[in-house]
Order: sequence, then C-alpha cells, then structure tokens
Amino acid sequence: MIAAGVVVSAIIVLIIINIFYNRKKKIHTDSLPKEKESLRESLIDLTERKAQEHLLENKTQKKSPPVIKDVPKEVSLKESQPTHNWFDRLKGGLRKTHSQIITGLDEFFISKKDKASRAEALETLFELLVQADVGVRTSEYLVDKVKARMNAEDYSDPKIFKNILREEIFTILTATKENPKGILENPLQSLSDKKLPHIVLMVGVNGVGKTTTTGKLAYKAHLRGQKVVIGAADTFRAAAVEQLAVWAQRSNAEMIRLKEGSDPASVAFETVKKASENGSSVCLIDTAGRLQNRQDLMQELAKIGRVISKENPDAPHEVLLVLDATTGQNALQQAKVFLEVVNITGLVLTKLDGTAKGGIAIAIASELGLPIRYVGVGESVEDLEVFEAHEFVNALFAES
Ligand SMILES: Nc1nc2c(ncn2[C@@H]2O[C@H](COP(=O)(O)OP(=O)(O)OP(=O)(O)O)[C@@H](O)[C@H]2O)c(=O)[nH]1
Repeated sequence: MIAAGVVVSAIIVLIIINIFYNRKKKIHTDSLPKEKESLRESLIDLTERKAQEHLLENKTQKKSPPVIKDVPKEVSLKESQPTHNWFDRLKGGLRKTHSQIITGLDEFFISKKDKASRAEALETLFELLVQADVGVRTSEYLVDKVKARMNAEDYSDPKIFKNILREEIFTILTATKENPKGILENPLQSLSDKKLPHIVLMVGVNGVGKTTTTGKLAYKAHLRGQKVVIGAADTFRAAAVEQLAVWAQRSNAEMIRLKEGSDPASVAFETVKKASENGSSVCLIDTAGRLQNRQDLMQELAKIGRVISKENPDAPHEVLLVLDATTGQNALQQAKVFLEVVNITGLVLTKLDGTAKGGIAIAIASELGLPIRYVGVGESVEDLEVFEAHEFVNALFAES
C-alpha cells in the first residue's frame, strides 16, 4: 500500500516536472520571435545608422569632381602606372615588331648554323620586312642596301648583317624632308623663341588616337609650364568632347566646345581666337575622324585650315596626321589621301605596342618623307613621346 503510494507520488512528481519543463520550454520558444524581433530591430538600426553615415559621407564628398562618362583609360591609369623610362616603354612597345624582324633573322641564322647563303639570307630578310609591314618597295630598297654593303663571308655573321640593316633603317628614318612651317625637334619643348600661340591641328581617320594624343600633348605642355587651349572640333562624337574635357581639366587648359553637330570650323576659329586673347603658348585642335573616301568631310578639313588662317595668317603651324600602326600599310594609304587635301607637316604613329607591324614607321618615312613627330606605345600619358630615330632603332634592335 505504502509502495503503491510512493509510486503514485513519484508519477505525480514526474508529471509536475514534465508540465513545468514544457511550460518553460514554451515560454522560451514564445520568447524567440521577440528576441528575433529585437535582433531584427537592432539590425535595422545598424543598417539605418550605416545608411545615414553613408549619406553623410556622400554629402561631405559632394565637393569632389563629378564622374565624367567615357573617361579615357590613360586618365584613370595614370597615377597607378609605374614610371619606367621612355626607352624601356618604347622597347616594350616594339617587342612584337622586334620578334618579327630581329628574332626572325636570329632564328634563320641559327637554323643555318652560320652557313647561310647570300640568296637565302636576303630572301629571308625581305620576307621578314614585308611581314612587319615595311612594304614591298622599302623592303626591296633595304635588301639592296644590305646586299651592296655585305662581303660574301659576312653572311656567316648575323651581327654584321644586323648592324648594316640597323644603319640603313636609321638612315631612312632620319632622311625625312624638312618642313619649313613646323617646329622640327621636340615640337612642344622649343616654343619659347617661336611666334605664339603655336597652333596645331590634329587630323586622322576615326579611332586612330587623335583625341587621346591631343589630350596627352596638352598635358605634356602643361607639365612644361605652357598655357594651353584645346579646341574640341570633333563635333560628331560627344564622347570625344568629354574625353578632352578630362584632359583639359588635368592640363589646366581652357577648352572650346560648341553644341553637338556644330560646324567644326567654327570651333577651330573660336579656339584660335581664344588662344590669342588669353596669351596661350599652345593651341591644340582635335578634329573628327574622317573616312578618306568621304570627299565632303575631307573638304571640311580644308575649310578648317582656311578659317584658322583667317584668324592667324601663319596658322596652323603644324598639322599632325595621326596614324594607327596596327593598320599597317593601310596607314600609308590614309596618309596619301590626307596629303592631297591638307598640308600635313608631321605624323604621330600610335599603338605601336599592339602590333608586329611597327615596320610601317620605316615605310612611312621612306615613302612619304614626312617627319614622324611622336610615337605612341600605350594608353598612358607616359606612352607618348617625341620620336627620335636613334631611340627607335636602338629599341627595335635591343636584345631583351
Ligand atoms: N594601345 C594603345 N592604344 C592607344 C594608343 N593611342 C590611343 N589609343 C587608344 O585608341 C582608342 C581610340 O583613341 P581615340 O583617341 O578615341 O581615337 P580618335 O582618333 O580620337 O577617334 P574618333 O574620335 O572616333 O575619331 C582609345 O581606346 C585609346 O586609348 C596607343 O599608343 N596605344
């Protein structure tokens, strides 16, 4: 009886404990959403606080310059680029062309175990030059020159062969005819003794790098302490104007722009006027990309030239034709068409870095006799420099 009573009491105790435990569990479970809720609330608080802080940050950042669409890569990359010297940049840019011509020759001589015949060596040279876009005429000329200067036994010595080739290429690159109007050496560096403003018209087909080059030249002139005015006469491409605006801002230069689609000649006229009025040293006018088969557009370029010289009879002091080296022989054809319409005084050869067709520089110098003023080997401002024939040849032949 007593035992039955103990069992019953134990059962009752167990039931009570169970009820108590379940209740506690229930209370705990019920409280979870509340905890969750308060957690959610504190998260919202935090998020809102963060959002407010973010807004505040943005407010305080409002003074920074607005982001301009189509910022050219070189503007954004400029600060992050390590500054290598120009020769290294040029050498790096000409790497593919070097492989095409110089490594090609080395491989040929190695394959012949220094027992190359004259005919084989000259034939190989011709092929390699043509493939590097030196062009058939200039390649033939170079082969003849090398042939005339080599003794029969020299064909076993690649060094002699390459040295003669190097000298002949140098001769071609320095034999360009002088331009009576332009400033021949270091165009933007030697302006102090010249009539100012020095007015430069940038021309070339679309996409060759005119706008980029105009910006780089403006920036370089600014670094030399020269006051610059830029004319955005590419009124066909709004992005080109915005690109130039960035460069103008960086170069502390005034930029003349009219609304999209305006007469480029008016922009050019206003730019030259402004440059004279505000005592600028350099006046750079970027024009629209023109297809060489669009006679009307080419004529418009001639009109820009006429309008500029109305404001300043000596102007333009330089007309720089920008050519894209990656287009190879096509660049030569473009130059010929432009030469028919406008008095080109010098060339800018861009994008030498992206091509094994760097031989086009030799073809241009030999066939047109026009001085190459600048070469571009990349998109950053340090990748454009005054062209020096000896540097070019040294970089082309340099062993890495
Ligand atoms: N790799 C390389 N790219 C270059 C060089 N010069 C210019 N570029 C690039 O070529 C592209 C075209 O350059 P732009 O300056 O817009 O050419 P544009 O002649 O003004 O073109 P339009 O305004 O359409 O007539 C851009 O992406 C430039 O960054 C160079 O030397 N090397």
